[in-house]
Amino acid sequence: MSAHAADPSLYRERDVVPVRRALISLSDKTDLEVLARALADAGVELVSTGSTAASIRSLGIEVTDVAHLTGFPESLGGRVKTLHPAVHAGLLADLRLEDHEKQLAELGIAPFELVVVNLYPFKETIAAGAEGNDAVEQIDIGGPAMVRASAKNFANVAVVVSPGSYPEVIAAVRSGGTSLALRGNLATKAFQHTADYDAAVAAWFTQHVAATDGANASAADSGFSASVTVTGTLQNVLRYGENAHQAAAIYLDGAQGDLQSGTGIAQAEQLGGKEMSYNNYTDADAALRAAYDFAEPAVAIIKHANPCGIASAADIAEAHRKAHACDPVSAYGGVIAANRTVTLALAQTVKGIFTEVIVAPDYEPAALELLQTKKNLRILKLPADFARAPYEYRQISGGVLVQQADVFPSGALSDEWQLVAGEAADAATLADLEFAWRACRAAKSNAILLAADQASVGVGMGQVNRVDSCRLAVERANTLADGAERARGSVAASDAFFPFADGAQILIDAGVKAIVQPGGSIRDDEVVAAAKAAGVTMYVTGERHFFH
Ligand SMILES: NC(=O)c1ncn([C@@H]2O[C@H](COP(=O)(O)O)[C@@H](O)[C@H]2O)c1NC=O
Repeated sequence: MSAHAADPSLYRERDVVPVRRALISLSDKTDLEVLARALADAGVELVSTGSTAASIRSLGIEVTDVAHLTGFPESLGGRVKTLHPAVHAGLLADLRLEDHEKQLAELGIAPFELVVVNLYPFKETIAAGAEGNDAVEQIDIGGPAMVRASAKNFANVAVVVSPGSYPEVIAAVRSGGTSLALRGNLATKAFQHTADYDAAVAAWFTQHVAATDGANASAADSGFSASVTVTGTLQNVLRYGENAHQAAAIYLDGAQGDLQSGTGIAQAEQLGGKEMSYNNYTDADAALRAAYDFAEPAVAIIKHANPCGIASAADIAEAHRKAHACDPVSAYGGVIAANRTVTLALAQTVKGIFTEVIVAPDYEPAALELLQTKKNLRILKLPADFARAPYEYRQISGGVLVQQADVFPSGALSDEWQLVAGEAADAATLADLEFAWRACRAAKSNAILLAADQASVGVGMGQVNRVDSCRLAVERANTLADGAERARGSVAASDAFFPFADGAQILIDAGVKAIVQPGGSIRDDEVVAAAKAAGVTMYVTGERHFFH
C-alpha cells in the first residue's frame, strides 16, 4: 500500500506520551548507565542490541535482547539486528490512528515510546585512516533506519541520537512522559544527524568507490567530488548580519570528506568582550589569513577585510607596534590577529587603542587579565587544533564555487623567483621583498603593498585598476606617518602583473628600491624596461595571488 493523504478527522490528539518501552542501541555508550538506571527506575521496559544489552545487563539492569523480540538472531556480522517488522512496526505505528492501534494489536507487536540510538562511528573511522571493507563496515544501516522511522513518527515516539539529550528526556520520563514539542525537537535533531551522516558516506563513496566512469572519474581525478553537501550545526543566531536589517547566524562547519574545512574563528573560545558580530567574524577570519602564514611572530590589523597593517618581528609586541604604525588612523576599531601568545607588553599597547577583536593562539595570564578590563574588546583564543581549511567555498547565484585555499609555503619564497631588472637584492632587501609578497596576499585585489623592515608601510587595495592601487599605496605610505616619506627606499609587491608600465612607474617615481610581481603581462618588456631604466631591482614570481 502506498502512502495516502491523511484524513485530518482520523487523527486523535496526542501530546504527552508516557514512556513504557524503550529501544536502546548504542555505539557510543557515554552515560549509558545514567540513562539505563533512570529508565529502569521509572519502570520502563528496555530492549537492546548485542553489546548494548550486555552493557546494560552488566549494570544489573533487566533488558530484553532484540533477537528475542524479532525471533531472529542478530546475523551477518551485525549487518542485520534490528531490521525486522517486529521492531519497525513498533517504531512506525501512528497511535493517533485507531486503525494503526488495531493492526499493531492484531500483529501482537508492542509500540516503543522511546528510541535511543547512536550510529557506527563512520566519520571517526575514516578520519583514523580506515579504507576499503573496514570503512564500508562502519556504515550503519539499521541505526539510521530506526532513527528515521522514529523521527517520522515523532507524534508518538521520542528519538534520541546524542547523550547530550539524555537529561531532558530523563526529566520528561520522570514527569509523566515526553511532550509533542520535545519529540518534535528531538526528531529535528535526528534528521539533521542522519543527513550529516549520509553526507559523509556519500563523500567517501564519491572519492573511493565511484571513480570508474565518465563524470565521476574526472571528478575523482581532479580531487573534486561529483556532488558536495555542506552541513553545519547552528552555533549562534547573531544580532544581525553585515547590516542591521539583515538577519544572520553562524554555523559550525560540517563539510564532509576531503573537502572538509579546518578549524578556526568559528571554534575560537571567547574570553572576553561583547558578542561577536557578523562583521567581527569576517574581519577576524581575514586577520587570521593575513597573520598566520608567517613563521616568525606576526600581527595583522584588519578593517573591512583589508589590512591597515601587517608586520613581523622577533617579538610579538614589536610586531604589533610596527603593524599599527603602518596606518594608525585606520587601526582605530580594527581587528587584530597575532600568531603568537599575547604578552603583557602587547596587551598594554592594545589596551590604549580602540580595538573590536583580538585573536591569538593564547594569552599570558596577566595579558588576559588586562585585556578583560576592556569590556568591549572581544578576546578570542584559537582552538589548539587550528588549521586552515584546504578548500574554500563561495556562494554565487545558483551555485557554489569551491577552490583550494591560497597558501604560501612556510620557508623561503625567493628561491623560485627570477631577477628581471636591476641588481640582485641584498639579504635584507630580499627578506623585505619576501615579507611584502607574503603580506600582499592579505589585501583585496588589485593589491600593492609597500614594506620596509618586515612591516607594511603603505597598502593600496581593492582598486579596479592597478595604477590607482599604486597611487594609493604610495600616498598612504607618505601621508600616514607624520609626513615621513616612507615609500622612498621601501620595497613593493604587486599581487598580479602590471598590465602596463604606468603602475610600476608610479612606484619607481616614489623611490621604491625593489619590486616583486608575478610577471606574465604581454607588456612585461615595457615594465621591466622601466625598472631597468631607473636601476630598480625587479623579481618575477611566476605566480599570481588575487584575493577577492
Ligand atoms: N544492522 C542492524 O540492524 C543494526 N541495528 C542497530 N545497529 C547499530 O548497532 C549499534 C549498536 O550495536 P551493539 O549494541 O550490538 O553494539 C548502534 O550503533 C546501531 O546504530 C545496526 N547495525 C548496523 O547497521
